[in-house]
Amino acid sequence: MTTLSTKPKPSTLHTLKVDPLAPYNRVHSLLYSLGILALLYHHCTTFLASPSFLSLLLLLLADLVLAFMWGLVQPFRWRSVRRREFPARLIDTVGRKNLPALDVFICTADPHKEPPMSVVSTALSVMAFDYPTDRLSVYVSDDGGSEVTLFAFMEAAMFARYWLPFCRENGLRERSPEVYFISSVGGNSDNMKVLLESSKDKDIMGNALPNLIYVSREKNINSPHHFKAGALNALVRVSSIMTNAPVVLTLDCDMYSNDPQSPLRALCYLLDPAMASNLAYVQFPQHFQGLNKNDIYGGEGKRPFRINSRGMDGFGGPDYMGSNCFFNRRALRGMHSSPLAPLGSQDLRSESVMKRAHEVASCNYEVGAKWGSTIGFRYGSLVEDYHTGYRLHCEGWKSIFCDPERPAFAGDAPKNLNDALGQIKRWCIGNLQVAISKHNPLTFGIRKASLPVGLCYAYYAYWGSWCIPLTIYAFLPPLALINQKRLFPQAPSMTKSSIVDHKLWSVFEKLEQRLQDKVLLHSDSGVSS
Ligand SMILES: O=c1ccn([C@@H]2O[C@H](COP(=O)(O)OP(=O)(O)O[C@H]3O[C@H](CO)[C@@H](O)[C@H](O)[C@H]3O)[C@@H](O)[C@H]2O)c(=O)[nH]1
Ligand SMILES: [Mn+2]
Repeated sequence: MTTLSTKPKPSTLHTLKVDPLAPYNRVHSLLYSLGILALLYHHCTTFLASPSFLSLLLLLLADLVLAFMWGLVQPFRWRSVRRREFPARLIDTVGRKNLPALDVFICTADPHKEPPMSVVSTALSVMAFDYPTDRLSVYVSDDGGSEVTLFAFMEAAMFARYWLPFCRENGLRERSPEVYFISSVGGNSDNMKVLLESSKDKDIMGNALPNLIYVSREKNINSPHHFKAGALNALVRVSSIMTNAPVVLTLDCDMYSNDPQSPLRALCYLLDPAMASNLAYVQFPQHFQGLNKNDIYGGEGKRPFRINSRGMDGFGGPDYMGSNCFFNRRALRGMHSSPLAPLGSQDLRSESVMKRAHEVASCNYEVGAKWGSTIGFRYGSLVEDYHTGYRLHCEGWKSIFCDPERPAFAGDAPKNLNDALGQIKRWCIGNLQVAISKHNPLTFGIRKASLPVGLCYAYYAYWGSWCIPLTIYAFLPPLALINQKRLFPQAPSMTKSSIVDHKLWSVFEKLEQRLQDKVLLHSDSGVSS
């Protein structure tokens, strides 16, 4: 096994630039906070004297929540950074043959919602990474235990082996495997198959193929399976028995690799000796395709996925976003050294390796162990990604946001209202689960990570509270109008009214975003070393 100990010269592999707009953002923050304080003061003084007590109380509540969320947003803008990395220099300094092994984890759960063919193309896209194939392994976790998916992968293994000839001769099989296997779904028992083994399976040109391993872990109603975090932890264990690569990429089945060089970009950080000791992961943003014209469900997520991540990168690193993320395996092992070790240089298909792999994937393996609390992906929240990244930051790990010009990964965002609402609901609840746990970012995070990192995570933890001011401002003014009640102060102090204030705020935000985009575009095209 190659480790992350190769020593290229630091700083030649990547650069960092602080957003030139940061000082203006800081001045804006300070001035604006004075404005907010004045507004709240005004609320308090008018509120007791007013006849419409209830409506003013609601307005006060709305503005308090807005002010609170505004406060939590500030660290994202305080020191936004932009990084660049130079994969060619990595190859020059380290050499292709010294690159560390890479294990890729792909999660799928539902063969109806996540068509097996698209899961397969996700796997094929990473198998085609510009990376030594003898050090590349792809693990697929199928929580649906679906034979359709397994069949698709057996086909994919063939497809990878014969690649273009297969493609040409059979004319890219369009016939769906679902037609044959529609009725049988694998149920609870586990299933594990080594579909391709690098040391044995060659493509038709005689080159080694990456390892391809299908894992459908055992599930049982009596033991919690912990959803995706549980699936990923099973893969962490199975892979440490089989290949134990020091670098692990997690990928959702609805994403695919759009740039074969991205592992090299991630390694520009993971192999930098100045960073390696406490760097937990390198996160690439999620890019989405096929959003509808005006992106009416806000699926692009530019602010959470890119702008906020750059902001957090100025203070210790972005949150983990569940996909497109290269982990240092050490960060997933927890503080205590784990008893998992690869079984020497045995064949992946050998009986002893398979036996041990089945053991560690079984649903009782975690009983009484620290998986999900201090080891691996963390349990206890519907958003295991946010929770895992947050806890790692609290334990002193750092992360890096890597956002190259050519999107490294692309995929699908929810395309209809139902899915979009379902996703947002899941995120809000999952974040709130962290807020009401003993690991609340405002109490625990600020102490364990740092003030700005704690505030950023708190922003996401309380993200759902936007609904309070939004609901109040949506209903109160029209109701007041219908009932002919006056809600806001009269003309002279009108400029101070909260609604105007709010409008101004969104204008400022738009302006700021435009400026940031301009500067980013500019630096994308300008900087070179
Ligand atoms: O029991 C489960 C449930 C889900 N998944 C997989 O988890 C991934 C994400 O699930 P999805 O339902 O697509 O959620 P999204 O809202 O699209 O995902 C976003 O939010 C999730 C929760 O925060 C993150 O894990 C994802 O990476 C992030 O893209 C998919 O690959 C699923 O196949 C499992 O493996 N096992
Ligand atoms: Mn998804």
